[in-house]
Amino acid sequence: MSGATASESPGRPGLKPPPDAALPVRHPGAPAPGELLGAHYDQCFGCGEGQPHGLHLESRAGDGVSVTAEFTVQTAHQGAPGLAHGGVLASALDETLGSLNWLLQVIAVTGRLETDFVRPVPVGTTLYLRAHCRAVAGRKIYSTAEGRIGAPDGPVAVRAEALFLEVKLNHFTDNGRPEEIQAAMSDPDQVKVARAFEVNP
Ligand SMILES: CCCCCCCC/C=C\CCCCCCCC(=O)SCCNC(=O)CCNC(=O)[C@H](O)C(C)(C)COP(=O)(O)OP(=O)(O)OC[C@H]1O[C@@H](n2cnc3c(N)ncnc32)[C@H](O)[C@@H]1OP(=O)(O)O
Repeated sequence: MSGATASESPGRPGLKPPPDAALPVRHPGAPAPGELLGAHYDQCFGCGEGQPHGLHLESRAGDGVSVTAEFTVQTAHQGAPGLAHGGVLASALDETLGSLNWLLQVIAVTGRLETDFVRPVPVGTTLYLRAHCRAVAGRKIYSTAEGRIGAPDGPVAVRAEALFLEVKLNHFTDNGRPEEIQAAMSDPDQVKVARAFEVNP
């Protein structure tokens, strides 16, 4: 097949920081290394406690702009019999990468996520994830992650490169379904979180 489209140009399009990109700066108010970050939203599929079949991923701050996280594959996460679904694994990487933005104290969403599936991941496996931010260029945040089987130094099962885009709070309030937005707004903790992240009002 020939005829790559503009979005398929070679060299990991959109995932390479431009030459003028800066190293990421950990925000002085970021949680200390070793601290759990906590769920940003109770109903989040990645980290929320209120999602019975969610990933219940708990991210912990690392040094610099890095995090670690653990995720145990449940029966609800299968694709092939006894194996994790690739989309679920991509979600675990996405959530881990997204939690880096807490350390930058920037509200950001995933624009691009490129995932390598290196090894099959059986149900019952605990995946040890780690992610770090590589560079920041304006609103663009370049990050990378990997997940290892069974232990922090276990075999690599998945890897990802991602581009996050900084957004304003109205990205959520303008686009989210009103029921959930109103419910989130009425939770004092959520408002606190939202305000804490509104760094450029
Ligand atoms: C009040 C209630 C309280 C709520 C609580 C608030 C606090 C919550 C805190 C934190 C929540 C975090 C949740 C984490 C969950 C895990 C992460 C996810 O799964 S996020 C969901 C999946 N992602 C999306 O749904 C994005 C959907 N996409 C969009 O909305 C837009 O496309 C967006 C924002 C990503 C970009 O749109 P543009 O209009 O802002 O920007 P443009 O002009 O298109 O792009 C800017 C630059 O970025 C490049 N760019 C954009 N998309 C790209 C792509 N896919 N690949 C490569 N480059 C891309 C462009 O080429 C451009 O580059 P050049 O400045 O010209 O150099």
